[in-house]
Amino acid sequence: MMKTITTYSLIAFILRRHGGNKSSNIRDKARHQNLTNPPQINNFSAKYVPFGADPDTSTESYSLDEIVYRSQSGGLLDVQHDLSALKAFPGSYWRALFDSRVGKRTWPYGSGVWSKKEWVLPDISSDDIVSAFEGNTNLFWAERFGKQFLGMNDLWVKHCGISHTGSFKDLGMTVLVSQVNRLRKMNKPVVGVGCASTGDTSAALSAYCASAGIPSIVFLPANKISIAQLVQPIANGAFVLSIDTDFDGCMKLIREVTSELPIYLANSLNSLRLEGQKTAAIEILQQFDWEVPEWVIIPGGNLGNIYAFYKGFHMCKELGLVDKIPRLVCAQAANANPLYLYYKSAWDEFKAVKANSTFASAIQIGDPVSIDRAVYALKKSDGIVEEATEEELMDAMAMADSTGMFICPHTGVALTALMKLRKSGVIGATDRTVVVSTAHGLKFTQSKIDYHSNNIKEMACRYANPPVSVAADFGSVMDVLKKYLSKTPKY
Ligand SMILES: Cc1ncc(COP(=O)(O)O)c(C=O)c1O
Ligand SMILES: N[C@@H](CCOP(=O)(O)O)C(=O)O
Repeated sequence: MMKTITTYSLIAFILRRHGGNKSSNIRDKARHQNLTNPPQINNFSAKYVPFGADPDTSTESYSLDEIVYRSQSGGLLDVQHDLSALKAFPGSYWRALFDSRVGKRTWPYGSGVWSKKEWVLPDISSDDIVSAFEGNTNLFWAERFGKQFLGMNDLWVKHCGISHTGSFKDLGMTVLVSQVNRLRKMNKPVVGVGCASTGDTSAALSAYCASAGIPSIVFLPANKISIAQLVQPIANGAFVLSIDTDFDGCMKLIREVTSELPIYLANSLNSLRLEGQKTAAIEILQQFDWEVPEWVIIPGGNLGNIYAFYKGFHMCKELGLVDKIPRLVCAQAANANPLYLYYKSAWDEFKAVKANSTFASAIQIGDPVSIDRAVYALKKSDGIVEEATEEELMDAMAMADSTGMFICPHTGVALTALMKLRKSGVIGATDRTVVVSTAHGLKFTQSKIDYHSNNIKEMACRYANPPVSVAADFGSVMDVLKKYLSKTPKY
């Protein structure tokens, strides 16, 4: 103990001599703070275990510093936290700690993800963290949409897409790239980080890697993602392969490649990602002052996120921050609906499908890697799976936009699920409901242009609002305006 204190004092002294106490940036400040005033030593830890393994009988586990994505039997892995160490502190302690970090610029806690560091990667040094202060996204009261289209008064949209790279993937990627940063400092064989992507994972991976100076490699299905999403990894300096296949084909290839080359796999098959994504669920509870909503609706593709949300809610219950969890709804595009079909078969037999083209292009996935995680999350949360046709999801997106949002088609899928469940009475008028918006609408402007130009085959585009062309003279402009105003409701 004496020796430790002496070492800390010596380092603090050296830092002071070299101007360390005049910390020039927030990372230095955090380092200085830790040296002069070391954080309370605790036993928090986490490791990989086989997903769904019985903790009483299974002994298989791996350090998070190992490069491993699958269990011995080829199944999924899960990050397991030492809950007994976390339980040494009551729920009120965790609530107060997390609340105290919101809205600050303290490294790394200014991030919505790292403000929950003890529950995410407890062992990582703050120095190794690669963060854009992601998270802490807006929980938007959808007052007008709820009232006008659903007769609801307690509807909320969690805007996870209003984020550094425009989607919820930032939440997971800060964790994965931080761990890669640590592994590289430990001289582990990681030459670069790679993913298959429908656009958002690659955007997040390339941005976080670029910020840490780590090479990123992305496999994209040729001509199946939006231009905005394609340009993101290109601009961030990733090595981009445009491959003549679909997402499932790219996923198969990246799995093969990462088992041959020292390229670290960044898709959500890697359970580290979900540790970051789960913080969005914790954040929702925090934003409601630790009151639990009745329903949370999430669009699903590769199906990591539905499990991440379940895990975040479950940890809050397990550790005494709340006393129940919400019911989860996973929403899929009807053109890429393997989970929906499985659910409708009463979980009889899972069959991968060939995913057809959908405006919700980021969830055009037929063989989701996290199918087992999703089923677990849905069973444990008394969950439901719904689907949306192309016309339903595009109408829902246009309806939401007409009330002041600017959502992506995937959020349109989730809103369609909500409309169906409201109509059937499963979700009540006063049920507090959160729809998770997963990406920024600006990534998907082409689909909005097509819709508002009435330019989609076999779609009525009922809420299209095309611009009116008018001659550049006062009379013509007045005529058009008078016609418009005569149809506008008067208050
Ligand atoms: C915008 C968007 N929404 C939803 C999803 C679905 O998330 P998950 O693959 O975790 O089910 C994805 C990616 O798959 C996405 O990019
Ligand atoms: N929508 C995703 C598809 C891959 O999902 P992941 O969570 O497994 O990386 C994307 O944007 O690429």
